[in-house]
Amino acid sequence: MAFITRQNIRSLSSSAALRAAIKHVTVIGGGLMGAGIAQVAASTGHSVVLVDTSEDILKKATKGIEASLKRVVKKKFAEKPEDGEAFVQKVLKNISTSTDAASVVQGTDLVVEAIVENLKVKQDLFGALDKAAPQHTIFTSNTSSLPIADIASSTARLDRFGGLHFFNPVPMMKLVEVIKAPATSQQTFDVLLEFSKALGKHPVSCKDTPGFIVNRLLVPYMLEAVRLHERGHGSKEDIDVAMKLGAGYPMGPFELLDYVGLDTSKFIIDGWHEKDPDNPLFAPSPLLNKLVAEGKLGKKTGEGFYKHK
Ligand SMILES: CCCCCCC[C@H](O)CC(=O)SCCNC(=O)CCNC(=O)[C@H](O)C(C)(C)COP(=O)([O-])OP(=O)([O-])OC[C@H]1O[C@@H](n2cnc3c(N)ncnc32)[C@H](O)[C@@H]1OP(=O)([O-])[O-]
Ligand SMILES: NC(=O)c1ccc[n+]([C@@H]2O[C@H](COP(=O)([O-])OP(=O)(O)OC[C@H]3O[C@@H](n4cnc5c(N)ncnc54)[C@H](O)[C@@H]3O)[C@@H](O)[C@H]2O)c1
Repeated sequence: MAFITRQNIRSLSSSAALRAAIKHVTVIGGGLMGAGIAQVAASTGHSVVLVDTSEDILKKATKGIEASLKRVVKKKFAEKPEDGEAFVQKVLKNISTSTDAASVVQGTDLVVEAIVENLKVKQDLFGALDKAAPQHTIFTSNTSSLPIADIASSTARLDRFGGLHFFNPVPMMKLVEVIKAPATSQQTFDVLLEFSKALGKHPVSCKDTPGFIVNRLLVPYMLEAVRLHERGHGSKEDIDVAMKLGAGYPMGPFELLDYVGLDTSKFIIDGWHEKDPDNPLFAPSPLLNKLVAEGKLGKKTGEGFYKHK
């Protein structure tokens, strides 16, 4: 049992206060990532509004969340399936949906943005939200590759703007990269660390540098795999098996590219190539570009490097 001292009473109450700061969460973008973030926030007792551009997308997102919750409870409540079903219903009740971001942020403590990986689109969104959200609301982006400071520059709340980079699939992946941009206040950063813990995740602190930690290492590796295949030095199947059995990765690089989405992968590579055109690590891949041009975006469209049922 922990020995209670004045000091740890103080730190307990301050971490409780930081946690209490976030009750209502608005997740913008109901795609792969936004749906997962909404699910996890709702599962940990937060009241969540999920926003996207159409009711159809939101219906699909809600169906996906329900299916994912059922997979979670199948394991978690294996002994008592009826408790599992009650949990699913309780979590779904914590989530509402909207196509009007500006009106729903009026009652929110935290915005987590997970829309398309495009700086201008993200800036336009946050510029509009900045006028509608209360002063205390913290804004965050789940961007994979864009500087948080650039996204935040369309707002007047630089101290209340940080990064929360989740990993796909959000319900399974334990890591959250919490990004402190130069103007992010220590209090905002502390609230975001505590929020990540409240979600049951393991946060790591990151500077606002390209790709933070994981993607700065992962993107060059995945691109090297594609180049190795483009040179004819290995089939995608063999490369995937090699990295799973030889390096212990749960998915090979081509499986993971299909899982992440080839459109998102291309946005990341093109953005970094534009900023650093002489860096061979970020050189575009003709094969990836061809697949994206053909609309083969990976698992989400049924075909990418592989065909998916
Ligand atoms: C070139 C540029 C590219 C850069 C990309 C950067 C992108 C980004 O910024 C960063 C990332 O996210 S990087 C990406 C980072 N991500 C990675 O690196 C991911 C690497 N992959 C993995 O860690 C594992 O393969 C998985 C955990 C995905 C699946 O586990 P598995 O053992 O291989 O196989 P399984 O049999 O399928 O599933 C087993 C069980 O897991 C559970 N479950 C799974 N999905 C679920 C969901 N959505 N909901 C709920 N539950 C889910 C479920 O219980 C299921 O059992 P069921 O009986 O079937 O229901
Ligand atoms: N796919 C991944 O593995 C992954 C992992 C970590 C981070 N990310 C980042 O998360 C973000 C979202 O990626 P994703 O894979 O979920 O993309 P996605 O294409 O699956 O979903 C994006 C969603 O945003 C919606 N959207 C676009 N513009 C909008 C707007 N102005 N307002 C409201 N909704 C809007 C789209 O309709 C779509 O449903 C990107 O910044 C991406 O880089 C992706």
